[in-house]
Amino acid sequence: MRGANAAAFLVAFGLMSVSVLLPAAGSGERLGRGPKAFVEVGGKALLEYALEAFAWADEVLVALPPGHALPPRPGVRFLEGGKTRQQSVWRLLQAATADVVLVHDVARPFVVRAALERLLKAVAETGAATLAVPVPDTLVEDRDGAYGAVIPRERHRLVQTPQGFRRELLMEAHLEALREGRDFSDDAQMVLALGHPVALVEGDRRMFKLTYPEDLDLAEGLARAWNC
Ligand SMILES: Nc1ccn([C@@H]2O[C@H](COP(=O)(O)OP(=O)(O)OP(=O)(O)O)[C@@H](O)[C@H]2O)c(=O)n1
Ligand SMILES: C[C@](O)(CO)[C@H](O)COP(=O)(O)O
Repeated sequence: MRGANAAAFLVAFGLMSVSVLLPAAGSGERLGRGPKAFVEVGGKALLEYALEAFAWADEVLVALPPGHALPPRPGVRFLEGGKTRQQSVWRLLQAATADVVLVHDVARPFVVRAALERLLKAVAETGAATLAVPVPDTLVEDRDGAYGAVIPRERHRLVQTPQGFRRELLMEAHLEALREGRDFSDDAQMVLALGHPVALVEGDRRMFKLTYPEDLDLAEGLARAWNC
């Protein structure tokens, strides 16, 4: 994280301990460069960006793709991920010990400090929050390749990570999803399905998720400013 000042962070949020869960076990099919955690941007692996951004946390737990191992690192535990993102997070969550857990995609290497601070504040106040950004373009239904109904973008947001929760609340949400055999694309949905509101906190467009090959060009450009 650019300009990180771990001491200030801990003073501001020292009242709650924080476990950071990094699901990094995806295969990166859409990007087409192998497991995304090890893809390099600006000469640095995506996983490294996350480990640096969250070095202030009480503990960091990382789900790696099966068959991958990394050298030990202080304050970091590496576990084997599952078949889906939800399964990977569940494995990490069972090993977490802090009051609050932050779940963050390693596929989002640029963690903006101000957004993270906003999120932590909201989690402290409400117990469940996610970063999200407005939809910048016209949003439309795809009717088999034809322009369909326009969806009012003012009422919609693109959901980012990190997402933060009281650990016990997220445990309850994952257990309920397991009981119901449901698979969710993010953790906020699981908490909402439990009936607990999730605060939407202003994210940052630089915290985009590297998903498609062209995202690599965007990330390389941003990395030049980020890493200097
Ligand atoms: N079984 C899985 C699948 C995904 N993830 C993680 O969840 C995050 C968001 O997933 P995504 O961006 O979809 O990554 P991939 O699953 O790797 O991408 P793709 O769907 O294109 O294969 C990533 O940090 C990814 O490593 C995970 O830990 N375990
Ligand atoms: C968690 C997430 O990044 C929020 O937008 C998103 O749901 C992950 O989706 P993916 O299909 O696993 O990339």
